[in-house]
Amino acid sequence: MSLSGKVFKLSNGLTIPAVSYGTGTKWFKFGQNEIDTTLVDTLVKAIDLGFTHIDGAEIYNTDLEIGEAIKKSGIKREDLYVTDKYFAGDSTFTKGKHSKEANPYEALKASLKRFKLDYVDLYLLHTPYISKESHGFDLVEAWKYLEQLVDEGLTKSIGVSNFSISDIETILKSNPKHNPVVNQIEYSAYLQNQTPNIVKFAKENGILIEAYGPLGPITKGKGGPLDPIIESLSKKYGKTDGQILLRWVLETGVLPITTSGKEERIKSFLEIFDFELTPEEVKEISDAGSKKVVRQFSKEYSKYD
Ligand SMILES: NC(=O)C1=CN([C@@H]2O[C@H](COP(=O)(O)OP(=O)(O)OC[C@H]3O[C@@H](n4cnc5c(N)ncnc54)[C@H](OP(=O)(O)O)[C@@H]3O)[C@@H](O)[C@H]2O)C=CC1
Ligand SMILES: O=C1Nc2ccccc2C1=O
Repeated sequence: MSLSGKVFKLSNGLTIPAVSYGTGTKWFKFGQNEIDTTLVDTLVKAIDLGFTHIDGAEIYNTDLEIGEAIKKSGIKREDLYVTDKYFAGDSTFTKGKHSKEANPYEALKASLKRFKLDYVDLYLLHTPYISKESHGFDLVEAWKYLEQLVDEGLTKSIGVSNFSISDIETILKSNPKHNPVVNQIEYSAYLQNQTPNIVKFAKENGILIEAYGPLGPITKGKGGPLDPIIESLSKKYGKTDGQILLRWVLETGVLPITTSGKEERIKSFLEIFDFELTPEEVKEISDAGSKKVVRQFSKEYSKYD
C-alpha cells in the first residue's frame, strides 16, 4: 500500500497508477444514451498526456466512451488501468434503484462487453447498500460474486466504495478468499474521514483509500482556513492550488481521482510527482483542513460532520 513514484502497491501485490481520471461527476450521463464525443476526445487527450488510470462505474453510463477512447488512443491494454463499479444503489442515486443486471458478476460481464475489454483491473461495490430484500443477496454474497470475477480473470483486483468500518468488517469477518484492496471514498483536506476513523482503519487493514472529490477545497470550499496556506504553498512550489491539494492527498497515502475537461488542467494533474510537501506542510494543511467540512457527495454520512 506504499507510494513509490507514480504507483501505489496494493495488498495483493499488484500496483495501481497513483492518480486516476474520473468519468463520473461532470461526465455522468443520467439516462442518456448517445455517445458523448467530448468525453471520448477528452479521454484520448488524457491518455495521450499520460493518464493510465481511468475510473468508471456502471451508473456513470460512460463505458462506451471509455472503450472508444481506449481504442482510439492506441494504448496497449497492459499499460492501462481500468476501474469499474457495480451499481449497488443508495439514497443519493435514484432511491431504491440498483443495477439492472442480476448480480455483480453479470454486471461486470455486461460492462466488459460495452468497454470491449476482456478484463478490468479493479472492480468495486459502489456502495454498501445491498440486502437480501432489495437485491436478492446480501453484502457477503455480493462479495463472493466479486471473488468469482477474480477467479475467472474478469478483474484483477476487487474493492469497495463508500464503505464504513462496519461495512468492511462484514466482509473481513466472512473470511474472504480475496480481501478488498481499495475503499474509494470522498476525501479532501476538508473531509478527512468520510465516516469515523475510516482512513486509519483502512490503512491498518491493508486497504488503499482512493479519494474522490479531492479538489473540494477549491471547487466548493473557498473562503476557509486553507486559502492562505494553499496560496503560499502554490507560490513556493510554482504549482497550482489544485496540484498542491492533489499532492497533499498523495502525501497522506491516498490515491486521488480527479477530472477535468480542460487540457491545461489535465496536464497539470500529472505534474504532481516532481515536488514534495514537507511533513510540516502536510500537517499544516491537515490541521487547517480539519477546521472546516465540505461534503459534496456522501450526504448520507453528513450526520458525522
Ligand atoms: N465512488 C463514488 O461514489 C464517487 C466517485 N467519483 C469519482 O471521482 C471522480 C472525480 O470526482 P470529482 O469530484 O469530479 O473530483 P475533483 O474534486 O477533482 O473535481 C474535479 C472538478 O473540478 C473542476 N476543477 C478543477 N480544477 C479547478 C479549479 N482550479 N477551479 C475550479 N474548478 C476546478 C473540474 O472542472 P473543469 O472541467 O472545469 O476543469 C472538475 O469538474 C469522478 O469523476 C468519479 O470518477 C466521484 C464522486 C463519487
Ligand atoms: O461520480 C459520481 N458522482 C456522484 C454523485 C453522487 C453519488 C455518487 C457519485 C459518483 O460516483
